[in-house]
Amino acid sequence: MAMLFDEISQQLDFCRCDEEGSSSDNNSDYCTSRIPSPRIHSPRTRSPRTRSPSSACRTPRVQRHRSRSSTFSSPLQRTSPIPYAAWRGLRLCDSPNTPKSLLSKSSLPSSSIKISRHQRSLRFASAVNVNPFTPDTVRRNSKQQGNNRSDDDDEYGRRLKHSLTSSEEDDEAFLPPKRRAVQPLMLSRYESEFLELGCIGVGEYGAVYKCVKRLDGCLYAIKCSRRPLAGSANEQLALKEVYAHAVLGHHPHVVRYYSAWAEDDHMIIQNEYCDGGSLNDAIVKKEVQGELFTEAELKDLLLQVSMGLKYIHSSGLVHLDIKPSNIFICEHPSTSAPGEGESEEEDDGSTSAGVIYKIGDLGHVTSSNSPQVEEGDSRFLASEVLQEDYSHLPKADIFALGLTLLLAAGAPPMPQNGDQWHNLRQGRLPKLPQELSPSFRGLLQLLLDPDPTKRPSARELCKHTVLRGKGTERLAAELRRELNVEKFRTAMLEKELQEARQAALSPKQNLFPGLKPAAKMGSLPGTGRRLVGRNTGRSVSFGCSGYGD
Ligand SMILES: Nc1ncnc2c1ncn2[C@@H]1O[C@H](COP(=O)(O)OP(=O)(O)OP(=O)(O)O)[C@@H](O)[C@H]1O
Ligand SMILES: [Mg+2]
Repeated sequence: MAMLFDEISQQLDFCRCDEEGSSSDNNSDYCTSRIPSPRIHSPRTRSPRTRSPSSACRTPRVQRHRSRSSTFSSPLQRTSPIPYAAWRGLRLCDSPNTPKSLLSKSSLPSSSIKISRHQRSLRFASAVNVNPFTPDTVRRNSKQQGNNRSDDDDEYGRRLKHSLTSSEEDDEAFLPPKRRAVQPLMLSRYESEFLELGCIGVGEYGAVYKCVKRLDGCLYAIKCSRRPLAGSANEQLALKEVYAHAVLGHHPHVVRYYSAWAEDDHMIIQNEYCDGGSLNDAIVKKEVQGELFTEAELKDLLLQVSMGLKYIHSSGLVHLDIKPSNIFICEHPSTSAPGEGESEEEDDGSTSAGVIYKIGDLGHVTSSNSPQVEEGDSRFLASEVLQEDYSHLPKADIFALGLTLLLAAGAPPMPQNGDQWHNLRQGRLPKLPQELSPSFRGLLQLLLDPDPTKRPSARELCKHTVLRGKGTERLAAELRRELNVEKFRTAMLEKELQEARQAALSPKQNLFPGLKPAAKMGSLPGTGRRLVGRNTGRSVSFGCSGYGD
């Protein structure tokens, strides 16, 4: 186990953040030299109160992670624990202790280390399984057959291979060339259950790692908080996120939560991995490529996020930190852990491009009825929230969504304060580099209405005619289906009618001499009417005496 630990530690460069993380719009200086952050300063550290000194223009009160110099490390980097009751309470699964025998062995010089059977079995326990059912594996296998592996696949495979230890020959590979005296070894849940593949993002809260779960072989995004200070906003945010996820359950447009635990005083949250990164990443990418989201794509984005918001709002909660870096994209929903990408739900965003948008980062979620508001990013903050008017909190999410849409449509970066900040909150939209249809532009304008009551609700947005082009098609399809059912029913009734005619003809034929069968049926209002077009009693009415009119 010790060797595996060393091996993993060697493989993983925790100081390295890969490309995906580099475009996070809110990167802290956690990886100062490691992450080419486009924005160094946290928007939360700035106040929009530069234009007017009036009480209506207040500074956002909660500024997450002011102490940006505070260090944050991968959970694999051991640090001395600071015990807090709140965190202990969340310890869902304690880190298993390393067996004494293993510890004592591990303190031997490297040259004398022999892997015992016991150690080997532990190593086996912490190997990574390859889930044969994930489409990703299927894809990988077929690529392998076609000898057409990408660099990504190679990297992924290399890491998996290194962690899949079963034969004695492989043991040598796990011995570093020169082993220092083995450090005290404590197997954490993070270490034992996951193999870290890389850092995919750094935010105010902490860092997010792409990991594969050893047991199920699926990918997850593991969010690790910075070291919290007791009673700090950090701690509250971490707790809030877990509470919110737990209450919300599953929805196709909300990042799925799997588990959370506290480890070495870091809160660790295991979430669904979204392979398309954040919307902010997508916006930056488009910008670099000189492209823009088309109006159809923007509508799709608005509709999908509205569906997620509708779900959150209908659960009596509000998000309060809607922004591009908190909206995640699943390009191939089924390549990661079983997500919620293909729900049959009425609201499911079956999208043209197959991209699914999901609301994530629930650190600011609060109840809409008894809110405990911790303002989110000031760039996306509705002015009524700044004025501590919490009577229409869901509409603050709608406002933030409106600004998010503007950014996706190519608007310049959102101001943190100053005239432009106030202009936006007075309904003056910035100039966009693309022409939008008047109806869609009108809808965006409505999302940003200074009066929260005039902004549409998420529920209304989900049904909005400007967004529901496809919804209309769906309605037509539904109507067609119903029509077919009715046609089938009619056919069945006609058949029954035929049978009824024949039955009526045979025993009582003589009762109506000279009349054609059809005329006979028509002249029998009791039987005829009940048989045609009346479902109730249809099967028992015919021939039952005393059941007629
Ligand atoms: N489930 C996920 N799948 C893929 N990438 C993710 C996921 N969660 C987070 N990330 C990446 O990590 C970054 C930071 O994540 P997150 O928003 O959860 O943390 P944060 O610390 O609250 O950030 P911020 O303060 O900027 O909102 C995201 O911008 C994104 O690039
Ligand atoms: Mg975030």
